Amino acid sequence: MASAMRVKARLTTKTTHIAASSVFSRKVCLKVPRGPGSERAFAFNVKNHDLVHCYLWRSSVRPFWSGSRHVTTAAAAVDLQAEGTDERIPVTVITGFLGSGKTTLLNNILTGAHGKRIAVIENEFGEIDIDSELVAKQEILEGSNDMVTQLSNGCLCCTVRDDLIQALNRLWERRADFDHVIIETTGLANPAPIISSFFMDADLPDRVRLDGVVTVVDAKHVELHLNEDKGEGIVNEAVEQIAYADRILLNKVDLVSTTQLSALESRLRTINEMATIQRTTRSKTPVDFVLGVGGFDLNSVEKQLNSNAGHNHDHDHEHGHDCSGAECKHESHASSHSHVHGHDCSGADCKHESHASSHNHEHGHDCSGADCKHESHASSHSHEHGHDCSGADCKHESHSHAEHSHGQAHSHSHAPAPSFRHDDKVSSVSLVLDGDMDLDKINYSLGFLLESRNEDIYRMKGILSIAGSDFRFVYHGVHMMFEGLPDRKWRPDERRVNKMVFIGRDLSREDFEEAFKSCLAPPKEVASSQKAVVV
Ligand SMILES: Nc1nc2c(ncn2[C@@H]2O[C@H](COP(=O)(O)OP(=O)(O)OP(=O)(O)O)[C@@H](O)[C@H]2O)c(=O)[nH]1
Repeated sequence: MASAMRVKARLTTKTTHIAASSVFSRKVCLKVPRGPGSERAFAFNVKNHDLVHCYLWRSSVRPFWSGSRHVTTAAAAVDLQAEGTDERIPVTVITGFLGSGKTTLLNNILTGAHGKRIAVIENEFGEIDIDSELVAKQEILEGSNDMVTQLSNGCLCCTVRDDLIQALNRLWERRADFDHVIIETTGLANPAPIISSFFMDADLPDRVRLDGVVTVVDAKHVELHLNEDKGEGIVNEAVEQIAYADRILLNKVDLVSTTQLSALESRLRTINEMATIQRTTRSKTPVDFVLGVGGFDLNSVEKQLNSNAGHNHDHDHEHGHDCSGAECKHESHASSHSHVHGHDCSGADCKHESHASSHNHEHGHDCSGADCKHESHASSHSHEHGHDCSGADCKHESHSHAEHSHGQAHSHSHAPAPSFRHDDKVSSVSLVLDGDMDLDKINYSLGFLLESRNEDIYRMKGILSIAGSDFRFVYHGVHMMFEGLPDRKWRPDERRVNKMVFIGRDLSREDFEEAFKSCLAPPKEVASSQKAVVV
């Protein structure tokens, strides 16, 4: 039984792709006793040095069904992508709550001058096909190859996954007629089963590739939806839609204040720090922001870690633009600039350069407690706070700044403070760990995570430095689907560092940090001949 429990995650020189679903031939059931001692349930399963990993997830493990299988086709496709010969059809999923602006976005894309031929799969809840009536391209490109396929069998997330697979397979037969597929989901859809569909079908992974999940957020009303309590252990769809996103359009910005936007961005960032956020009105965005995202490509992992999560390690600020390349000329990079902070720097050790400069910025960090040591509060500048200080008991030290008179040009007002509850069950955890991972330990820990927390881990991405390997190991995962491969050699002057981001439910940063720190191989002994001699 012990060996059967192990997920076949191997950090070898070959691509490994793991998936779990009802199609598995092998199922195992692990019953985990609740209460004190539950951590021991796994003790039979591990060797001594692995016990720490069992211990770490004890707080939220529960009985589950699971299994694993190898999928080699998708692995091969990764290499094709790398060579630029991937002929699979890219598919974008547009999601977002009711009325957030999904159809508006779709129409913008369909009427935009980008030259792409687009097929659309509409999923409308109920029998009346409302949205396909609204899709402008149907009339605009009469006689063209653009297509709309209607899924009318109810909610995509629960009952028509087979319909989606069939629709995609049907579209594949006509692949010469278009370049890209867009799926517009119902406003009530949880994107997870839609995403899973891409990996579970026997043929689909060879034919289509999920390019990205684009979530449209109604800046005016999203707070209501995010705060909706669906009952014990149930995450509401609005949160799920944000958690799975590669791109977030923070739409309807014309209806809210800048202060509210900053606070909202901060909250979105807490849920999903991998997604790139862009503020929009009427869902207007460059088509490149939403199509060709590569959100599920191993080749894009580094870019995404660097553009968002990588930033978060030190300062996690929200540019709303993709600036992973050195050539980014976004004005915010200038020393005196205005930008939006979403970083959590409540500790005194935050070294974000912005704190040293004198400039206007918007804070989105959570420093409502009296113990916030964000050094920016000591500087002389005007800024907008997004922290929740609507209560009379707010002890934010900025309120006592001598130079911080409320007559200044900042919106540090108590009046319209959004009543966000920063207790979202779904959050992001990012780790940056220097050094090399011990292959067996990291293999075991990731495997254990996939096995024991697969329901809770919505998405994860990372780059690992494996002891004894000259190659970086790049991976990403969605629930039990895990895909990884060695991508390129570490450069001689490159800092060997492990970057990992997890988005999911009930994630404890401390647990993750402890778990993956414990996977680090001991630093190499410096040979005595190489030791510096001090004279
Ligand atoms: N004020 C304002 N209204 C907007 C904006 N974007 C969209 N709308 C309006 O919001 C309404 C809903 O937009 P849709 O694009 O239909 O939203 P949806 O997400 O497709 O809606 P459902 O299909 O019902 O889930 C429409 O009346 C739009 O014109 C915006 O940025 N600002």
